[in-house]
Amino acid sequence: MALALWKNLLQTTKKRILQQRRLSLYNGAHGYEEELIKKKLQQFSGGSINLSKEDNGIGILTLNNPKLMNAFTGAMMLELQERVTELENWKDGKGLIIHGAGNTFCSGSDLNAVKEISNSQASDGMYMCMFMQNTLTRLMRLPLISVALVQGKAFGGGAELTTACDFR
Ligand SMILES: CC[C@H](C(=O)O)C(=O)SCCNC(=O)CCNC(=O)[C@H](O)C(C)(C)COP(=O)(O)OP(=O)(O)OC[C@H]1O[C@@H](n2cnc3c(N)ncnc32)[C@H](O)[C@@H]1OP(=O)(O)O
Repeated sequence: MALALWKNLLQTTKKRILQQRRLSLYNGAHGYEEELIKKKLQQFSGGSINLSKEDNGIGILTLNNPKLMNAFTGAMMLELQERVTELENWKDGKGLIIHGAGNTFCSGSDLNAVKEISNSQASDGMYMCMFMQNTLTRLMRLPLISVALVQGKAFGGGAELTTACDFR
């Protein structure tokens, strides 16, 4: 009986910790509303973030937008958040390797998207950075040993991504 109660408490606590991790660090701060910025980011398509979870517990995350040196489009920022959620729920995960498609790592945010977002409303550029910062903080807190495999260039948000990893 006591063991069952203890297990139940442990599971509830784990669930709560995961739920808290997923909450944005910034919601409500400086007018930041995650759902609104997500809608804006959806408008900037292209590229993808692919995750392969191997049987040995190693995840391989690929930044895939080689035409733009793997720059992060809005769609990729949203996908990165989804992949981080997937990794938070991966019970058998031990490690994570992040690399870029082709012969480079990542040239940061897609400057076309940055320009358009910043032109639409001054604060939107800041909200986009807050959105990415939140995802990178969650990535940094994953209970996995993470390695950024930096081949070629890592600029702006790409360099920030490497600093969210344990090793680079
Ligand atoms: C909101 C800020 C955010 C942050 O800090 O969190 C950012 O990340 S802002 C973005 C910061 N990154 C940059 O400023 C890097 C811009 N790119 C470059 O300086 C160069 O492209 C470089 C050094 C990465 C590579 O130079 P290289 O001569 O080897 O290649 P190309 O310049 O010919 O690039 C090939 C192709 O990719 C396009 N490209 C590269 N980076 C980006 C980018 N960040 N956004 C959009 N497009 C990018 C480049 O325009 C070329 O396209 P093409 O159609 O072939 O001309």
